[in-house]
Formats: sequence, C-alpha cells, structure tokens
Amino acid sequence: MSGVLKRVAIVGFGAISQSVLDLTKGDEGLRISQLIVSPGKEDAVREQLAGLELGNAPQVRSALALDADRPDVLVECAGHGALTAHVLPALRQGVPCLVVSIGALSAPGMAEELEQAARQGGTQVHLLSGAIGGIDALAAARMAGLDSVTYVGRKPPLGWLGSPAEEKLDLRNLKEKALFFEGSAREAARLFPKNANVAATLALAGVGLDQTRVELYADPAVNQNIHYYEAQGAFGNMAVTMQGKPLASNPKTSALTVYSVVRALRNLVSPLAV
Ligand SMILES: NC(=O)C1=CN([C@@H]2O[C@H](COP(=O)(O)OP(=O)(O)OC[C@H]3O[C@@H](n4cnc5c(N)ncnc54)[C@H](O)[C@@H]3O)[C@@H](O)[C@H]2O)C=CC1
Ligand SMILES: O=C([O-])CC(=O)C(=O)O
Repeated sequence: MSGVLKRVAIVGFGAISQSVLDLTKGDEGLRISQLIVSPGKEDAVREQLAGLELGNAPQVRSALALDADRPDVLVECAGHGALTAHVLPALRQGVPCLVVSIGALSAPGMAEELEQAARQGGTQVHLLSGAIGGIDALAAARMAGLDSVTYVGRKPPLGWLGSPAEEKLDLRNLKEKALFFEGSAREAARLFPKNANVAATLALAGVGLDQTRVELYADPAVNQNIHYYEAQGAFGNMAVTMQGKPLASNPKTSALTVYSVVRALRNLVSPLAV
C-alpha cells in the first residue's frame, strides 16, 4: 500500500457491510470513518460494533457528515432506498460513490438523477460488479455494438424467501427446479430488489434494462447462487457462468459481492490497481 489514506463512509450495516468492515479492518490505507444506518438504529449498531474489535470504530450516524469527518468515498451496501436517501445527496456534495444496489437504477428517472447529481458535484458514481463477472468485457463489447444479452439467475429456494417468488412457489417444499419469472431486466429489478441487481448490472453494461431478457429460477438441487449470461455482438460472443457461495449471514447475497467492494476500496489506495 502507498502512503495514501482514504476515509470511507459505508451506508448499511447488513451482511455485506459487516463483512467489508471485517475484511478491511487491518488495511493501512483505508479508514472506515462513518457508518450510515436507518434512523433509530444508531445505538443498536454502536453496541454491535463494540463487539467487533475494529480498533478504530466508525462514527454511527443516520446521515452523512461532511465536516472534518468528510469521507473521500461513500459505499452503498444497503438497498434501493439508500440511493435516494444517501447516494444522491453525497454526489451533489462532491463525494464519489460506489453502489451495489444497481437494481435501483431500474426506477424511472433514477439513472438520470444520479448522473445529474454527479455532474452537480463534479464527481462520479461507480456501479460495482458485485456478484457477477465479465462486466469489463460486456461493457467493452457494447462499444462495438451488441445484438442481444440474456441472463438466467438460479438460487436455492430459500434465497427467494420474501420475494414475489413466494406467491408462485412453495419455496420451503420445492422438489424440482422451477421458473417463476421471465421478462425484462427492468421488471426483474423492480420485483426482486434484493435478488436481481445482477440482471440490472448486465443490462446497464449491455443492451439496456428493457432489452435484456431475464429468467429466474428456484432450484432445490443447488446450494450456490448461479448466474449465467450470454451476449452476442460485433465483437463476437461470450458466455459466463458464476457459481457464487452465498453469505452465511444472508443467503440471497453471494460472497463475491463483498469482495467486489473490498477490491474497489483497495484499488483506491493501491499503487497498482487491478
Ligand atoms: N450488485 C450485486 O451483485 C448485489 C447487490 N446486492 C444489494 O446489496 C444490498 C445489501 O445486501 P446485504 O448486505 O446482503 O443485505 P442486508 O439485508 O443483510 O443488509 C442491508 C442493510 O442495509 C440497511 N438499510 C436499508 N436501507 C437503508 C437506508 N436507506 N439507510 C441505511 N441503511 C439501510 C438495512 O437495515 C440492513 O441492515 C441488497 O439490498 C441488494 O440491493 C446484494 C447482492 C448482490
Ligand atoms: O448475490 C447474488 O448472487 C446476486 C443478487 O442477489 C442480486 O443480483 O441481487
């Protein structure tokens, strides 16, 4: 690591955020200085933090502080609502933001609002690759022109609990792989805010939210979150399969999402970014 020190604000104190805090606690170049949580949860989170032995514990707040504690970067690891609540205001104040709840960009006008806020603050919002790989190749292929991108998401049945899949399937007693959604990435991201961020990421890197075709399955035969996509275009074609281990603390979320955040943060301070 170089001598650079980056102060980081994290929004959310859930599965991703807690793992990121743990993995970066020894990083010399990074200081997680603020943790932004929902109003009313501050004391409970402070108590939990005390048990994590972080050394330099972050300040817990319900809104970003931009005084002496101004962060160099804000990382959203919370959910779709956090983009309006925290990412847009931070961008307007010139704080660069890293975002994992990419599905939020499926809401009408949200992508434009983010662009406008970043322009106003003279900064950028970065959409992290999260649980999926190959976004660099797909986004580069788009420069040559893409004909189609299709995505198939498959998770163990319990990974879909709390989503509209429950209305179609008996998730706790499912015996065979079952398709419960077929449609656009925009619709998938709207209906499955905690499960279809990958679909939205592929869409934004590729042919757009309305043109990207999505199929979602619950599959009792798998114990990983399986993401498959294929793309055709002037560059040639590509097909990618990810078999991501879910986080023990949240089976909806692949562990790779955590590592994608850690990679982005370490790249900010490493003399060699890759
Ligand atoms: N891009 C990708 O590949 C992936 C993205 N995600 C996204 O990451 C988000 C977080 O995932 P996990 O940590 O596994 O979820 P989690 O449910 O374990 O934690 C989310 C935490 O954020 C808090 N939160 C929600 N809205 C908030 C707000 N407006 N302000 C402050 N705190 C807020 C919740 O109370 C909760 O503690 C998911 O909701 C999903 O949108 C998840 C997996 C993959
Ligand atoms: O973590 C994953 O495997 C993917 C996920 O939940 C999402 O796309 O929102």
